[in-house]
Amino acid sequence: MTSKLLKIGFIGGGKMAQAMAKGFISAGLSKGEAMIASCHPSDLMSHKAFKDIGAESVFENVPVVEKSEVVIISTKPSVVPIALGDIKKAGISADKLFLSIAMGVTIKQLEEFLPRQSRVIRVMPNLPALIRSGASVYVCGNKTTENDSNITKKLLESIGTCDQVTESMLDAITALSGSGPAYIYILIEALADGGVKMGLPRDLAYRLASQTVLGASKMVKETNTHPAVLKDDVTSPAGSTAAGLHFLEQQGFRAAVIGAIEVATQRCRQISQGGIN
Ligand SMILES: NC(=O)C1=CN([C@@H]2O[C@H](COP(=O)(O)OP(=O)(O)OC[C@H]3O[C@@H](n4cnc5c(N)ncnc54)[C@H](O)[C@@H]3O)[C@@H](O)[C@H]2O)C=CC1
Ligand SMILES: O=C(O)[C@@H]1CCC=N1
Repeated sequence: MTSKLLKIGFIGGGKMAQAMAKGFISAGLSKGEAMIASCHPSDLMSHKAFKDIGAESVFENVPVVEKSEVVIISTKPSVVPIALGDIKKAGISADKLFLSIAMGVTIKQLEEFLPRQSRVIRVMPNLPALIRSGASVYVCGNKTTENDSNITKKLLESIGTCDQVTESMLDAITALSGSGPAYIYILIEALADGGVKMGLPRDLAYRLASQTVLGASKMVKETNTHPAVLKDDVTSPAGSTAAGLHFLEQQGFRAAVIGAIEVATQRCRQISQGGIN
């Protein structure tokens, strides 16, 4: 990548597009003025969000492709064929790098929706990209170059971790790290609700719950110790943690989390295999 600002376009300027755009800006990799996003005309919130960061915000998809070097496809899966249909119909030069973050939409499907010369990479980011703490993966399509892969890696590494994977892993990854923040937000909410039930003030309960998740997560990453060993370190003989863990096991906590990943993966597969709706 050259030192000049990369022109980044977003087809679909919703929650995840905004998180990535703000992450790229805070990483110093781009600026609002080098970005353009399209939204549905009814989506004035997203329209305003891109304007607020100094980007161009439009209600058509063709200018996004025309004005960008890298185009991020960030609509709902069911909207992808419609939005990319706009580009194909316009007959414009789409000799660009397209990064699709759409859940379940395969490289083969994307290549069919786009003009023939387009190069496609599938990416699965997650929402903490906003604060450059995301977990992203990417899969290169057949038409992409080494430079395309390098640009993608540089973009994704600027907003968190980045791994290159195979497309067969993407549905499970979407279920784990793509959706994962939502499960953790529920966990934080539930931890805090438990604290409040036992008499803690709400703000303290949220502060303790979120810091506990952050600290526990950092220990797994930074000590390189198996989570089961760390769990044992917390669990004193005849103590409170053992009592809490027993209750969680009785309620099927692990099974519920494992099952969530399984059904979320299946939902992605419905999109990949059974058509997009
Ligand atoms: N929200 C998340 O944490 C993550 C989302 N994703 C993927 O990102 C994509 C978008 O998800 P969200 O941002 O959550 O949804 P969202 O609903 O916030 O954003 C969708 C955007 O598409 C726009 N849109 C609708 N019709 C359009 C059209 N015809 N042309 C152009 N834009 C159009 C809407 O105005 C909206 O800005 C999905 O495919 C999802 O699978 C991937 C990883 C994480
Ligand atoms: O819920 C969804 O469909 C998207 C994919 C991963 C996170 N959000």
